[in-house]
Amino acid sequence: MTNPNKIAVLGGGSFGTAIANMAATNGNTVYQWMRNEERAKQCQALRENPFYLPGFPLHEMLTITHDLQTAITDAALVFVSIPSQSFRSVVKLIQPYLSKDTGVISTAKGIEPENFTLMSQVLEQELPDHPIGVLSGPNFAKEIVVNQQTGTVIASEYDALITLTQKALSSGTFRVYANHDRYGVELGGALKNIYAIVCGMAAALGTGHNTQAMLLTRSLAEMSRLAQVLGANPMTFLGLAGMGDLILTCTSDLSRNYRVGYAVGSGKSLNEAITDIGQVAEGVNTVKLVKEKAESLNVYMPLATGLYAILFESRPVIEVAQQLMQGEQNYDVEFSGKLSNEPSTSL
Ligand SMILES: NC(=O)C1=CN([C@@H]2O[C@H](COP(=O)(O)OP(=O)(O)OC[C@H]3O[C@@H](n4cnc5c(N)ncnc54)[C@H](OP(=O)(O)O)[C@@H]3O)[C@@H](O)[C@H]2O)C=CC1
Ligand SMILES: O=C(CO)COP(=O)(O)O
Repeated sequence: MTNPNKIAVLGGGSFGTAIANMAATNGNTVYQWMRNEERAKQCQALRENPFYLPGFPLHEMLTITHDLQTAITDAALVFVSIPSQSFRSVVKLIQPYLSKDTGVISTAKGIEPENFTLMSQVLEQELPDHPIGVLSGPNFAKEIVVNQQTGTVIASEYDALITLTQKALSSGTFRVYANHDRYGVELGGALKNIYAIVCGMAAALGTGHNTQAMLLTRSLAEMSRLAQVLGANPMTFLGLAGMGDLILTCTSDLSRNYRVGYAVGSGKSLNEAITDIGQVAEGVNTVKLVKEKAESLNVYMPLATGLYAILFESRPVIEVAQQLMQGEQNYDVEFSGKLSNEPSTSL
């Protein structure tokens, strides 16, 4: 049996800390697990995470620990806030400690290279007997912890898990919407990182509002086109986890992906940009996988393909931008007339 008020959060980064603190503020008994014992002890003693969210006090109902068993035993919900590169390895560790009906939720916005696997699919593979879900939306950790009004989405096939998550996290400043299209919600969160890099790059080049609006709109078209071919509901992309998160990360330098794009657009190498940011920017790996996927499925994704050429084939940004603008004329709104995955060279 699980304790309905016990929640575990895996990951000592900015989003894990924000989620853990929110759940604790809501009166739950929360354990946040960090891999680094010394850091866990420091955060627990300081009541602060100085490594990722300095200056922000943590709630007394939150315990930070390096002991995975203590964190997970009897928890009703486990949030996995580990970047996608390490996600599976951590999920493999928790299996022995989970109770039969513990729900497990991914907050990671990335894709595993083998078989284009999303993180909730990793949960499905590693924890086939557990209810699983995805939390995704326009959610900067730094704004959550200072109680900016925020909306998110819990996506799952399991209504009980949706209700439990809403109860655990909802507050006067955090609204949790439900969605049953888990794949679409998760794909939106992963794909928008590509376009945040593109928009950061465009900003570094001094583009105006016209360009930004065009980029955002065409990004949404491109994301929805791939989603539809992969079997997600393209309408999901009109929600918080699609359009909402796209707007957020494509317009703000709080986004690490946007900052990577800005740095590359300003003349830094990709490696320099990643090192300077010092935290995970999932879009750099995602664009490789999406470019391959788009080619193999013959889905037209000029922005993702153009970004790949800049980041990994040393194509000059200006040259790629000009090529995108000079292609054949294309249709505006998709899903309502001429459609989608016909090859073209324009935006
Ligand atoms: N930050 C945000 O605003 C949001 C982030 N997300 C998503 O959440 C996920 C996590 O992001 P975020 O918290 O921001 O990332 P951060 O870079 O802030 O932190 C990542 C955390 O994961 C830990 N970690 C990495 N590898 C391992 C491992 N093998 N075992 C155990 N712990 C590990 C790191 O530990 P260590 O400190 O020891 O290196 C670090 O504490 C990402 O997929 C991101 O896209 C989603 C919504 C918002
Ligand atoms: O996904 C995010 C906010 O919703 C965070 O974006 P970055 O990973 O680009 O910082």
